[in-house]
Amino acid sequence: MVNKSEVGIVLMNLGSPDSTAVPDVKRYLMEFLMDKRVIDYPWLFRKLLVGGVIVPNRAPKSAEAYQSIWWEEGSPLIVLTRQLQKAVQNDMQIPVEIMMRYGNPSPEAAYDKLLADNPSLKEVILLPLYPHYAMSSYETAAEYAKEIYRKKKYKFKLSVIPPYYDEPDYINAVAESMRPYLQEDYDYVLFSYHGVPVRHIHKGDITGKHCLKVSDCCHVKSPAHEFCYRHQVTITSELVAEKLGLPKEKWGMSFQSRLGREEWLQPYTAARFEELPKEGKKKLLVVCPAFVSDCLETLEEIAVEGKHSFMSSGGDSFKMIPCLNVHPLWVNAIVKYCTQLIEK
Ligand SMILES: C=CC1=C(C)c2cc3[nH]c(cc4nc(cc5[nH]c(cc1n2)c(C)c5CCC(=O)O)C(CCC(=O)O)=C4C)c(C)c3C=C
Ligand SMILES: [Fe+2]
Ligand SMILES: [Fe+2]
Repeated sequence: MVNKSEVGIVLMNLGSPDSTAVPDVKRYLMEFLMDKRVIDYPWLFRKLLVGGVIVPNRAPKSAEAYQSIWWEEGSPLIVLTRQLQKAVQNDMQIPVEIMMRYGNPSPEAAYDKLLADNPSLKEVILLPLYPHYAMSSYETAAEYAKEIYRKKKYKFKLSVIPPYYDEPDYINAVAESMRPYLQEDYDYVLFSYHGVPVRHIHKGDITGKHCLKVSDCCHVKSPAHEFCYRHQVTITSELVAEKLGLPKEKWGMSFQSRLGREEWLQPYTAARFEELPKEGKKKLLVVCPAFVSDCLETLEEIAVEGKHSFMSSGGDSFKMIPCLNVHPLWVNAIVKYCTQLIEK
């Protein structure tokens, strides 16, 4: 067990462009999409596809989308991660920094800042701000943070908090953040998660024969679940629904933000927004528990585009429940996860 005064914490999120200018968005998208855990094709093909097709086409549209949600202080994702940093630091009374998988602040900047503030630093606890394991989210973040740690030969110990998709405090925070919205009249709650290609689910199946191969695979016990995004988001949804007493017919899951032509996890959120009103579910609540901070994918894709699609397909009301952001129960959960590691 280390002394609390020798510990630092880093909260790691995905990252955003430095500004909404097209060259900054291009640089960010290049770094993001050239990540071999995000677009996992051979390097040369990835380079031609990303640099030659995806980024030139996507960057101007993406920049426009970022402009529509940008705050005076900067990217919502970064601003909200900083607010969370302050809340955790106030509560724990130990230094907390933030780092991003892509863009700024980098892992090196965060480690160096912790060391500058506390030269006798012995241990850093890293909390990836992803409750679920996916090669393209939790895994790439944790591996990158470890890679920089090794490359720069830092002397402190680095401990990484595992995915917390079924941890009671995270589940409770999500459920309680939703509860006030359930007091209003609603027909249906949609749990919308960032999608991933189906191929990634097969690739991550350590048994090679479970995921999407066994009937009802997410509910059949398997070691594959430790690395299965589909299993983990299913469990989060079920635990939250149970905690809130949501009847089966009042909620469902879907997957958003598909990129490219490959098959991604289904059902697609965009399709559900068009179908739900026709199924008589006209008053909709949407929650996005894979994102702990509001970002482009919630503030624009869901709250603006999604709302427009749902309402113009016959919906009566549409409400997006904010991410956990700096919800006190979420801050408490983080404090608890970090304290448990310090006391080990
Ligand atoms: C749950 C976390 C996330 C997973 C899993 C994930 C997979 C994934 N993402 C892309 C491509 C893009 N995602 C983009 C934005 C974005 N993605 C996440 C989280 C996950 N992505 C967040 C939090 C954000 C928002 C960042 C922000 O600044 O607010 C983008 C950029 C924006 C855009 O142009 O749409 C891309 C591109 C892939 C291909 C993928 C899995 C393979
Ligand atoms: Fe993404
Ligand atoms: Fe699975």
